[in-house]
Amino acid sequence: MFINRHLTKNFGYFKKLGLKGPKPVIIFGNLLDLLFVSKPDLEVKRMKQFGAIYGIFEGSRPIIQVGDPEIIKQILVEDFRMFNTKVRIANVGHPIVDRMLVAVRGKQWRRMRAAIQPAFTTARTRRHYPLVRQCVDQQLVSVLEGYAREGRPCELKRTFGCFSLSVINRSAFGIATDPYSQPRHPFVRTAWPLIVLPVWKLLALQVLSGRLLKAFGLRSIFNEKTIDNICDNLKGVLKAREHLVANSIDFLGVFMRSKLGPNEPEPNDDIEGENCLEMKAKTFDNNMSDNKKLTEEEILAQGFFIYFTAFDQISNVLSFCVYELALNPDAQHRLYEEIAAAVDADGEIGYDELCRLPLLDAVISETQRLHGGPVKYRRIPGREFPLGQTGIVVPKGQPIEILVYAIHHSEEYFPNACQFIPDRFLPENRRNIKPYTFMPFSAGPRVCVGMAFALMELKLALVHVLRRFRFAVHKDTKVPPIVKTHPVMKAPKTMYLSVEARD
Ligand code: HEM
Repeated sequence: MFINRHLTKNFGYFKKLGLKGPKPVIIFGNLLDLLFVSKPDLEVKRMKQFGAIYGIFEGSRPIIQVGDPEIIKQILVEDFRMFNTKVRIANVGHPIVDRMLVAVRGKQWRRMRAAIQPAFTTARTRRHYPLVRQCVDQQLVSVLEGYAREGRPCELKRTFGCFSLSVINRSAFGIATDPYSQPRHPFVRTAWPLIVLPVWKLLALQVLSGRLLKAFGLRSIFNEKTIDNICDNLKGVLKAREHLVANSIDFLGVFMRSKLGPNEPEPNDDIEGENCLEMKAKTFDNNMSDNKKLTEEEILAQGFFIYFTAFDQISNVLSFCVYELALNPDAQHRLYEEIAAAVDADGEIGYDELCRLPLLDAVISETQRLHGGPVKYRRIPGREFPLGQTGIVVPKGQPIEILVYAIHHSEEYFPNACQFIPDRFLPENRRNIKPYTFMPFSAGPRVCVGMAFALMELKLALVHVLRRFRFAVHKDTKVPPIVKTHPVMKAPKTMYLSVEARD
């Protein structure tokens, strides 16, 4: 009786605030719903049912859910200094996961972001362009040629996963890998187990106390053993390169230089550039912190996060994008025509021209709207926070989640929201999209630091793949696609398509 009262004591919390929400159950709160519906679908369903602001329970912990664009602007931009992010899903900490840029807050975040940002300037992204181009040919086009020649269906997540892994190993750590033929390479075999998260583990992380989790060796949504293996690999690279960091263009080289001292300004490091990728890279004042040094553990944490996110998110977007194009042959044909008209006689395209392909940009945006990465962004106010004009004052420390996936699927902002309609993102229509209803890379000062790099990689891969191959639905293609159980992201499980060479 006493235990029951203790475990349900918070359940009247949202009623007092005047907020609706799904009925919680003892111990699990609203987590059990995830056993029956995928996280993305659950978010869409709940926002339809309870409106743009409501409350849920993770175990007995209340979390406010926000899908109102004005309030989102307030949280992500206007009052961003008042908010901490915290991606920690578990009731326990992890020395590496808690030091990732995406997880830190306050002064620590400012210092670390200032140290990391120089790796992602436009000038650097341009220098990575030829490396990514090479990976497209060696890791993607050649593999797809094999599928087309043999008439076998292509599994997209694996194909694009091998490609995105080869790119990030090269661009982040200066390591050339061939994930298809070297599955046992230390920088290849560690990627796949990292993203496997069984439902029991997800529930345990959120329901068990920190003490119990430590006792069972559970500390993160990532596979703990694999985090150790990746960090051991990275330590090896750091050691081998101790005296060789001066000229390397890879991300690790920049992070290592920041360990030695403040980052020197780089020639042509125009954060505020003119073209579209550059505009998207424009975030905030790079010189906001004088002390830009990173500790070795912080370098490892950034290396780990970038390895994971660039491998997983890029391959997810590419898989969903090609999947949607196979389901929508008209859009695929129009995009092919746009690409064919833009490439030169050798089939090549420069960085600036790549940015000027409106349909390509629109297809990526629409894919991200329909299937985009993180389902919600979590923020925690460092002091009391008035929630827009609602009259609700959120107490200090009360987590708030921004319902990005649910907004992307709202009929109010995106008519026929479940359909793939790239034209809504064409330049002439884009102005109809209400600010803060489309945020696949988040928004405000904590916008994804790798956004320009990610867009360059996505576009370059799509141009050369779609120029050479036609994708179509196969008998093994599942519609709608089967997605993984994941607490943070929407990710495809397996996705088969047939692929045919164009010439
Ligand atoms: C399609 C690919 C990608 C998507 C959709 C994406 C999306 C995001 C989102 C939504 C956030 C903010 C999360 C939050 O505030 O809770 C974020 C942060 C971040 N992303 Fe990305 N990302 C992508 C690729 C990349 C790549 C390729 C890199 C690096 C190579 C990268 C590095 C980062 C970092 C370091 C942060 C933390 C920023 C901060 O907190 O200041 N991302 N990303």
